[in-house]
Amino acid sequence: MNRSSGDVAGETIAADPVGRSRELGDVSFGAVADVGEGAHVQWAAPDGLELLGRGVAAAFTAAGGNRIEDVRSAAAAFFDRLDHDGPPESRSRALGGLAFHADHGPTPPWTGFPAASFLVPRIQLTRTDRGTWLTAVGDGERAATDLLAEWEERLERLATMRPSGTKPGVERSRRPTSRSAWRERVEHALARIADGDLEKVVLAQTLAVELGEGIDVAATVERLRRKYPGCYRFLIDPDAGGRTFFGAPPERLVSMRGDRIETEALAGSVARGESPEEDEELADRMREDEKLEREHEVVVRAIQAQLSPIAADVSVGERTVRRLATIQHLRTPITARAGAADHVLDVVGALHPTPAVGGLPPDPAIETIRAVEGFDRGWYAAPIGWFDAEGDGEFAVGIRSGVASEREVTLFAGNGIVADSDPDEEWAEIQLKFRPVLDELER
Ligand SMILES: C=C(O[C@H]1C=CC=C(C(=O)O)[C@@H]1O)C(=O)O
Repeated sequence: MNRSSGDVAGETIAADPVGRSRELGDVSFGAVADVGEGAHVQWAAPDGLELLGRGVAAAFTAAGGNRIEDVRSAAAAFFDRLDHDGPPESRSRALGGLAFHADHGPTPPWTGFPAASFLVPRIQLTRTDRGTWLTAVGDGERAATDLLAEWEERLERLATMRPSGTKPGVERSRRPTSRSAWRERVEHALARIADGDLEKVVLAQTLAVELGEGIDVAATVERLRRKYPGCYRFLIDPDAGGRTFFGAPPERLVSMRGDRIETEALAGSVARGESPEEDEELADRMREDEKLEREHEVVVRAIQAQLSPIAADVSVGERTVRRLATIQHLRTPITARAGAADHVLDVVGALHPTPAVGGLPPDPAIETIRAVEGFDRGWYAAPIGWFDAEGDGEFAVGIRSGVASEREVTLFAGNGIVADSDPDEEWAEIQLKFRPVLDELER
């Protein structure tokens, strides 16, 4: 643990953390994002829970093989001391995520994003289907109620709607992976698969774009909500104005409420058609394609195996087609009851990385990614989400995402490679996976 609650100068509450909350009328999360100070985090699930945090009441940061346990114990020490009033919906959560690799170092473009980093915000807005709450965490009762009162007043003056902004435009884009380099990487993976070392590996690419104007990431995420209402949305700006990681992932890593665990296999893709008929035709082709079937089944099998030591009654649901604005995927829901797992981070640790973003067997897959990919994945394809004092929480997989500075965004997208994968088809599919974020940047 290289930093725990209490040592982010002037920002964390070490002594007597107190959380006080109020139910609110309608409030624009975007307007709050504009006026707040300090770190800025947003997280939203397609089933309706929306969280926005400003400032830091406590930060938990860790690196290395024990990063998940270290974060969990530092957070438990903070939550044990936190005195909170109000309904359960308004409770403080720790929001953040992990890097794809446990030994990740936060070098550009990942400045501010260590191997594991979560924060409990000073100011948290929570919207559920039962209402909206404002929660303020201060050092002692007085500080918490003062902060709450100050924010109630600020919110009264804010607009309840905020324009979702204009696209910044793309001046130039740089594709560090050439088509021939991609072909070589896929062929390297295919050779390992043919040798029998490897069954599947997910190889990714980056796309670096220079913007015509400074990016408003909160507005970009809001536009993604409209186009991808069935997806998660997140924004993580740990240093207030430094780098911001954001995206609209379709993939749930895990949701844990009480002892119910829900996860899914999402792997295997085809394009959208020009018409409902063509959509159906493509979806049918995907359902019947042996290579895609294999690519998907590997993920289902691995998730079952990854869950079995920590969960009970693992149950695999029916496979369906998940249709998004720009792409379609095979999806299989998987549920379980908590066995040995008593915290969502236990499940995150057991599942990450699933072969939807890593590969199988895990070790040769990760080794292949490190050997051939040629860039640092940072927080791309890693768990992004929240947990609470009880160990409940939800995590998405940080795909369909990018990391932004003022005038530049680095986008990430990957594809599963199995025997018979064709480098050109995989290249084309990766371009589809850049689209959600790229479409919100290009004019
Ligand atoms: C790794 C990504 O997508 C995963 C999720 C759905 C379908 C996938 C595929 O068809 O390869 C990938 O496993 C990405 O979007 O960067």
